[in-house]
Order: sequence, then C-alpha cells, then structure tokens
Amino acid sequence: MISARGLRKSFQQKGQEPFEAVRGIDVEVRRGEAFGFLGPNGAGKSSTMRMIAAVSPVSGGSLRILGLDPATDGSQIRGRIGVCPQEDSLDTELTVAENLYVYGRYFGIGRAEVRRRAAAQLEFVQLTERGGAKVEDLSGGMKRRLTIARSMINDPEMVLLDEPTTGLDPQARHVLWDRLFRLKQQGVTLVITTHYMDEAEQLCDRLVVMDKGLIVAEGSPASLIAEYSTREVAEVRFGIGENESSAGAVESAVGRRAERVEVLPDRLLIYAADGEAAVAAVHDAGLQPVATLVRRSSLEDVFLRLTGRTLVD
Ligand SMILES: Nc1ncnc2c1ncn2[C@@H]1O[C@H](COP(=O)(O)OP(=O)(O)OP(=O)(O)O)[C@@H](O)[C@H]1O
Repeated sequence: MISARGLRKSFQQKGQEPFEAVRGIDVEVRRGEAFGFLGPNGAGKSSTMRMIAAVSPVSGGSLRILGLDPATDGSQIRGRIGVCPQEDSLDTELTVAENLYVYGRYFGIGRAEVRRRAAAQLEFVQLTERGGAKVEDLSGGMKRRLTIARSMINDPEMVLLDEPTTGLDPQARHVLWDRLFRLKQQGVTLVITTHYMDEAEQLCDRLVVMDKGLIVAEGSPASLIAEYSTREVAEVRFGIGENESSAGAVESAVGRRAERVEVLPDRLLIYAADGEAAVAAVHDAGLQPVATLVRRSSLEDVFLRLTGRTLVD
C-alpha cells in the first residue's frame, strides 16, 4: 500500500537553512494491516502523513502509494484513500449528515449514492441519531467519529489517521479504538500517527518509532518491547526533589536484579525481569519510597530506552 525509500521532507525557512522534518526513512505498509508512526511532538509524523496523503510534495527519496507516484498521480491517490486530519476540519455550520453529503459530492459521488453511504457511515460510527444535529453541538469524541465517517465516504482502501484520539477523554478514546478496530476487520488498511503508546499498542500490528525525523525502531508492539525492554518495570517514587538523589542507593540495592535504572524527575524506573523482587530489595536496603508500582513494559519504555526521553513531556 505504501512503499517509501529514503523519504525526506524539508521546509524552506526565510533567511535560514532549510529545516529537515523527515530525514530519510524507509517504510513498507501492507494491505489490511494497521500501521503506526509513534513518536513525540515534532518527530516528523504529520509531515510524513501529508506526503502519503499526496497533499505535500516529497523533498527527496521515493514514495509509492497504492503503486502510484504522488508527484504525478496525486488526484488518483486522493480519490482512493481516506484522511482524518489532526484538527477536525468539519463544517460547523452544517449538520452532521450535510457534512457527509458535501464531502461525498466533492468526490463526484451521485446524490442518491452519497445519501446511502452517509447513512451507512453514520450507523457505523454510531451517530445515526445525531444526523440532523449541528456539528458545533457535538462532543469532541463525536466530532472525531464524524471525521472518520467522512473519511470513509469514498469507500477508501486505506485511511490515514493523524493523532486520532488526541484531546479525547478515556471513554471516547475507547469507543474510537473500537470503531477503528472494526474498520480494520473490514479489510481497510489503517495508517495511524500517535504519541500515545497505549494507542499504538492497542491498534497497530506493526509500527515505526520516529524521533527527530528518523526511524529509530520498527516491529510489532510485542517484538519491540521484547527487544528493547525487560518483562517488568518497577516504578519507585520518592519525595519531591529526592528521586535523583536516591538513584545511586536504588541502583546498589537492586544490584543485578535489575538490567538498569532510569531516573525521571518524578520517579525512578527499575527495569527488571521480576519487578516485585526489585521493590523488595529497595525496602530491604532501608529506603523508603512514597509509592511503588510494578507493571508490564510498554512502548513508552522502548522509546525511553532508544532516545533517553519520554514520549509525552
Ligand atoms: N510548514 C512547515 N514549515 C516549517 N517547519 C515545519 C512545517 N511543518 C512542520 N514543520 C516542523 O517540522 C517538524 C516536524 O513536524 P511534524 O508536524 O511532522 O511532527 P509530528 O511528529 O507530527 O508532531 P506533532 O504531533 O506535533 O504534529 C517540527 O519541528 C515542525 O515545527
């Protein structure tokens, strides 16, 4: 569906050197999979998505979408994919259903067919009852669902979703994830950018981790965690300002039970196969953290390991 080789995007800046947002990435997305671009703000995810959506020209390398070249076949590509941009770009003056009609007509779909598809899509995103409502009266989660319905109006083979659940509450995120999962079950290829590691873990079959315009790792969520982290992580929290100063003592206490200890401003992360044993060793050494928690490793830990930074500041 997507094949990128040495893909680059640079932006000209007045009186300065061009800024390279994407610095040569290789990506292969296969039909029917959910593929993710995971990385913090500024990693180059949206710039990559816009090139894939054939709305932003490629600065270097090669890119094929559905076997087509976005430089010459842009309108054909845009007709066969769906796009959910980061900001809702719905027409707030129109009703929910009218937004779908207008968008469908833009693709040249006949009036009766647009109405049929709009009804089916509203049903799919569970907004049938709100069809006559003004967009401005919808919740954030409903707007995102409507944007997904709109992106499906041309019956696309692939949908690009840029940060689909940013700004939504946990319940709205889960409803959206459920709809996206069902879309994938229908055979639609999903390409998702996110800086939420739980979203990437829930939705993506495969993903690349991006940082500063480059891909730093690639694989399934489970394979990345197995490769770059330990099975468990013990989070240990001391009083304000005491985490950094306690790091040495914690490292000595856990010794070889831990692979390594990461120091964050608000907590220490002990990477160990057995998290409970690591916490017990901290207590046995007479240290008194204010809180402890043992959890499974996540993609957040993978990112921290690869870059020394957290995904969300
Ligand atoms: N039109 C532009 N002109 C100049 N610089 C840009 C432009 N668009 C993006 N950038 C810069 O390119 C870098 C990558 O931005 P991009 O939006 O692709 O990152 P991202 O990973 O999607 O992050 P975010 O989640 O914040 O959108 C950022 O430093 C950004 O400031």
